[in-house]
This record gives sequence, structure tokens and C-alpha cells, in this order.
Amino acid sequence: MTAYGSQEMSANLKRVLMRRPGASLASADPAKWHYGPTFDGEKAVRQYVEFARLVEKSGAEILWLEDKGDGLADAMFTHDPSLMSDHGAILLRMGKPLRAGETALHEAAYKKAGIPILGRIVAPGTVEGGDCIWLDAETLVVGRGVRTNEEGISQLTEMLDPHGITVLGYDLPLWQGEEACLHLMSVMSPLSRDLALVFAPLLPASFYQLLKEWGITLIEAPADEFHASNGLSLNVLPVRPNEVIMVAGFPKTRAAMEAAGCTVETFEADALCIACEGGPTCLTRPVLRRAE
Ligand SMILES: NC(=O)NCCC[C@H](N)C(=O)O
Repeated sequence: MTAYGSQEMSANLKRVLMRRPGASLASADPAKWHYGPTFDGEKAVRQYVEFARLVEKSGAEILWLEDKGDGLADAMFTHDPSLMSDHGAILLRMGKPLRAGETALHEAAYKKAGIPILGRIVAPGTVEGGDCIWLDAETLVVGRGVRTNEEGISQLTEMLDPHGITVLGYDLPLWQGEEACLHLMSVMSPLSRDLALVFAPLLPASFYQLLKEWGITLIEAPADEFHASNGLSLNVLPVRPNEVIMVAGFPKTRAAMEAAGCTVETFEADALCIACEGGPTCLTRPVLRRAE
């Protein structure tokens, strides 16, 4: 099956590219990778099993990449090295130099699955998938920051404009510095077409205004849980509109989403997500999302 296509963030997740962490993560040097004090490679591998079980339970087909010890510890965060469109996959160029080798893994996986490549970001451009949010099928918002630069956004614009897609770039704050991971998706998780979980203090102000203009209801992520989780309380994965998977341990954030009509599943991820600076959305590269 070669099905692909995704120009939205919360329609039913039908197919997804994921990489099971193994030897590379288990032996990662936390100082080199900027992993936090709760990092424990073996525990992270175990926590991932539970996350994968939740994705499988949702009914999504998983295209698996395996970690056979190539040293690419961050490669489990498959959201970032490529982006999917209805016209094929876009191979990205990572802003974090340690992650440069991951794009080739995605390219090989798409080739094997028979999924066409629409284009690729080339030097000096950089774009990471976590900085890209489809507001609708014709509008891609991209965060400009440490990981994604202006040149990368220009290349995306040239690639997508012929398909009737507008690319809008917004400056991200520096927050915890150049070594840390702050993507646009670190401060906003779309939950359905008109509902999103946000941490407004770190959103680009004019993007916040755009979301309001578009009539998107914003759930404010409780600040104490956002900070306690290194921002990961906010990174939630919709497997269907308003049906999400989140990291366990953030009851106020969970209750805020439930009060807005969401169903929430959780998994323990102190060693996997909080330590490694990436949540459930980052652990998945949607290949096919469809309303039906
Ligand atoms: N989309 C995401 O927010 N991905 C998280 C990536 C975390 C990884 N340790 C990184 O620094 O790139």
C-alpha cells in the first residue's frame, strides 16, 4: 500500500512512520545530546513500548524504522526529518547538526513504501518538522528559530506555492537557548481543526492573533505543569480529532482538555520524553491523515 497524504494535524491518523529506540538511545551520552537528568536509556526504551502500544491501539498502521546502533539517538523523534504533503514527502535538513543523518533514513523508508518525494531542503536552508503546523490544507505555518531558518522557509514556499499552499513564517523565542529544543509544536498542539492546546507566553504574538482571527479555541496549558515537564505537558498527539495521547503526570493539563471534550490516554515518559525533550507528536511522523 502506497497511501500517503497529510495537510492537517488532527484528522484520523491512518499511517505513521516511527523508529523504535534501541542500542543508539540506550548508549547515548546525555551531555552530548542535551538530555536531562531523568534520562535513562534502558527505561526510555521500555517506556516507548507502551507509547507504541497506544498508537497501535488507535488503529494506525506503523511503518517501522529500527535502531540497530547507528548512533542516531534522536532518530526516534520521527516528526522532524521529513514533512508529509498530499503531493509527496518533503525531505528536510535538520537544524541540530547531530541529527543530520536522519533524513536519509526517512528517504529510504519512503522509497521502500513507494511514497513519492515532492522535494528536499538543501544547504544553507534548515527546516525541522516540529516547526511546521498545517492550519488548514492550504496554509502551512512555520516557526523560524534555532532549528528552522529563513532560507529553509523560502525553499518550502517555492516548493508548495505551485500547489496552492501559502507558507507563513513566524519568529520563535530563544527561551532556553540554542542547545535546547524549542519548536513551534513545543508551544502549540492542535487537537482538532478548531481547538488547540497552547502555551501562550511563548507563542509568537502575531501567530497568537492569527489563531484568534481564525476562530480557533485555545486551551491555555497550565504554566506550572508546562515548566515542571520542560514543556512536554503540552506536546499531545491527536490520533483522531479530540482524541489524544499525552505524557502521564500532568492532571491539570489533562483536565483542561477533557473539559473541552477531549478523550485522553497517557503513558509514563520521564526517561523518554521529558529527558529527551520530545513528546508524543515528536515521536511520530504522520504519513496519512484522513477524515474518513
Ligand atoms: N518535534 C519535536 O519537538 N521534536 C523533539 C526533538 C527532541 C530532540 N532531542 C532534539 O533536540 O531535536
